[in-house]
Amino acid sequence: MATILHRFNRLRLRYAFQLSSHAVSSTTAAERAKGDRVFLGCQTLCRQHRGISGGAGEVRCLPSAAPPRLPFSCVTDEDLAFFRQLLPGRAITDPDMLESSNVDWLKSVRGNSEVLLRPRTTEEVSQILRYCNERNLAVSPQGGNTGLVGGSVPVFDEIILSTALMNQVLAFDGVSGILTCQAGCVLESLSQLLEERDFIMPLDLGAKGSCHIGGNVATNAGGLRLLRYGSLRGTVLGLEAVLASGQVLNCLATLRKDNTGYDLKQLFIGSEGTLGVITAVSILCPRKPRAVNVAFLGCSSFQNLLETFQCCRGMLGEILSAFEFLDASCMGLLEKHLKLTNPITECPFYIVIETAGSNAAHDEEKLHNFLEKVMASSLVTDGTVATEDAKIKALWSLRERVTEALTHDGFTYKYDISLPVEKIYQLVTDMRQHLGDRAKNVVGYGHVGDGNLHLNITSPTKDPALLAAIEPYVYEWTAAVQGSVSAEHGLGLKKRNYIYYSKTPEAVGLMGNIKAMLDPRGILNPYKTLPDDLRLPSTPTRPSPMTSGHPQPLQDPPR
Ligand SMILES: O=C(O)CC[C@@H](O)C(=O)O
Ligand SMILES: [Zn+2]
Repeated sequence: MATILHRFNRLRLRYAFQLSSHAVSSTTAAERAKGDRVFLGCQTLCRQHRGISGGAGEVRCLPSAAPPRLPFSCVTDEDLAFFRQLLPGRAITDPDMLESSNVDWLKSVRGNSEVLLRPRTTEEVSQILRYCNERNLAVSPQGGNTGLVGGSVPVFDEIILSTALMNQVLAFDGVSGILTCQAGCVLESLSQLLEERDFIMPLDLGAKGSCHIGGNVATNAGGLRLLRYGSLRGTVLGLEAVLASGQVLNCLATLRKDNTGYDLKQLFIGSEGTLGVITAVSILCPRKPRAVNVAFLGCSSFQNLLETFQCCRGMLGEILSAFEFLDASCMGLLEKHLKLTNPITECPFYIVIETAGSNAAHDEEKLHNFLEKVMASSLVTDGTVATEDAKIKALWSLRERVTEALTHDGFTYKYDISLPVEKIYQLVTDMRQHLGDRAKNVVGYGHVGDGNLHLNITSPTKDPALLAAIEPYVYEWTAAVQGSVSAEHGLGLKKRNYIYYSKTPEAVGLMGNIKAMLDPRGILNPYKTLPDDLRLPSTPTRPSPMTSGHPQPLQDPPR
């Protein structure tokens, strides 16, 4: 490596990168809980109406982004008595303790739930849901509450069903690398446990310190390693879910291959808790790489960045584990709000490349050849490489903490868009031009390797006129190039009505049918994922959308 270092230096690649004291700290839930609050402002008068079955009259003030409260029952003293007897000390009604579960990580959605249930076992989840279904009580399943689309908090007074205490590892097979665990295991704890056994989790996210694996699977979280290990749709081998009726569906297979009919687990992966509550998962985990290198590089144009990506795939091939980017505006926010230091000279675009392999010398040689090539051809103008753990973390934090930096920049409009890779930055450029000086900052970053752009737009305060300029422009732009309006964050509460930009009415109608079959009273995570035109009032005999007429989109789909 010494020779390589020397040769890189000749190529103006600087290794000696002073770690900023801010650079390696990971964000804790408590840190995240600080900051400005911008709520949608929904409240119900349910408390005063205890025992009276619900209705639109219970809603005191409707949030602009949420539909009216559906006529679910309100929690009564008898209900509380049942929950307290089922979960002694784990049926929480103290408003202070409920506070953080009622608010999402971005502080943009606030529910008004009065009950937080913390089961430990699948059987307890089953009893809770059986009871809620019979009583027509709505339930908001919650993992680490790190989602970005308002999917993990109640909208009104839904009961919060937390997986926090379901945090047991059930089995790990050191030959196959298959991990089986309860849904509430924190991703970072699983990573640590696996690393001790020479394996890693197939996914990695900025929110790893707080997010739960059950929530990751329920939202089909993507993250930083998807390029290498694929999506959870491939690495999740099995799962256990509790249906709205309380029935436990055991699909907790630990087989690589199983072609016995429909792959039912796929229904729950990415369904955001609307079809069932995931209680356990089995996941195929890769071996821990023996050598990891991270390169932080600068490019003078997005075209050069794309060519660097192509070259990178060709030359690093099987050892490439991540190819991420951020633009100069993101770097500005990291420096300004988090006091992180840019380790290289200023550039319009920055790339984080990670290699993960089994032979350090071989990997370093490959990386060296690649760097020499992209430097010589001026695709890359500056860069630095880390092989040591602390430096790797510091370089990664420049990519992972952009979301955190944005929270300090004002009100943020967030878009998680899937696009053909060559178009991912065009949307940022067009949006900047389209908005002119109406926005404070328009930034782009994300997962180049997956064609996934995170377009974020900030303004000093919440600004309806700015929002009207962004939407539907952003969705129409996306649909025009056959992109997806949600690449990896899901639809949740915030994006549910934009589904038609990426799915046909027939596909959405079928989703409605599946929802009606698995959760006929609609108690599971209501107001989320499915668009409002499919969400029929909660009744014991809820008709199927297919039998009640062809579903119509809320707004004209662009294609
Ligand atoms: O905040 C965002 O827009 C993206 C968050 C996350 O998916 C990331 O890749 O950093
Ligand atoms: Zn992302």
